[in-house]
Amino acid sequence: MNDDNNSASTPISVRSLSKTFTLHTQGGTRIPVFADLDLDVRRGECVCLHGPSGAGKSTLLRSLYANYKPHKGSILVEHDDTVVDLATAEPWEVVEVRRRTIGYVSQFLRVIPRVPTLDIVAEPALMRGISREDAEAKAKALLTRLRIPERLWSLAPATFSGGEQQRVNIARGFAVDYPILLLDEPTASLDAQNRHTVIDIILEAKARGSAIVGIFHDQEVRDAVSDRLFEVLAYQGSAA
Ligand SMILES: Nc1ncnc2c1ncn2[C@@H]1O[C@H](COP(=O)(O)OP(=O)(O)OP(=O)(O)O)[C@@H](O)[C@H]1O
Repeated sequence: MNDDNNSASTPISVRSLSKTFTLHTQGGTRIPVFADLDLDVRRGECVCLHGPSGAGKSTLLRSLYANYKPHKGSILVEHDDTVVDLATAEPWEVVEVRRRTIGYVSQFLRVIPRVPTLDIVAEPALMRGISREDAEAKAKALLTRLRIPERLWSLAPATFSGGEQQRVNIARGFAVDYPILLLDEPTASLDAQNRHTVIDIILEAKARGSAIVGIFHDQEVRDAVSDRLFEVLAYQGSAA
């Protein structure tokens, strides 16, 4: 996908990004996680975050979704016709970027009590202004593809199995064709058949031009979807 037409477009561009956690409840202890990271992800490209446990892969992914605020650097995101720096964006800008530009699939579904599965999956499309009919049609297609039986669609997923909840989460994450997708181990609890379906769904998003950053511990998934690895190395300097 990295042809000349696409190479001009870099939906996400990270510069000199540094993150240190400060534990205010534990004497202000500082935990430096990463420093001075640069990362560009192009349209149709999938970058796999790689590195040892504790290196900071999840922290980087969450920073890219503006869940964590970096203490230095920038996260430049193409949003509509503008560029937004998520490292310094106002909360309302973050909400807008998440509504239209960046999708995030976490490992675990955040279960909302009493909300039926179909509504959970259709919600991102409705929030984007898509009609209820179209949003539900897309949600049903994804749930069917991910083998969530129709009898479960009207139920809240609190009682679903781990793998069922993860598939509902994936359906929700792909219900909108986001230009940027962040995927945190989307296949961790899935059997082989569903893993292959998720690989196909990720490849289709790439073919549409989505720029994807993900953590894929499963080697089969990593090999199938990643264009390159981005090494996240544990911070080597001092905590000062
Ligand atoms: N909310 C937090 N507050 C304080 N420290 C944190 C927080 N989240 C992560 N850390 C610390 O940051 C470091 C990186 O954690 P992170 O979860 O990003 O690593 P990872 O590379 O994703 O690891 P794994 O592969 O085991 O999931 C760890 O030392 C962790 O203890």
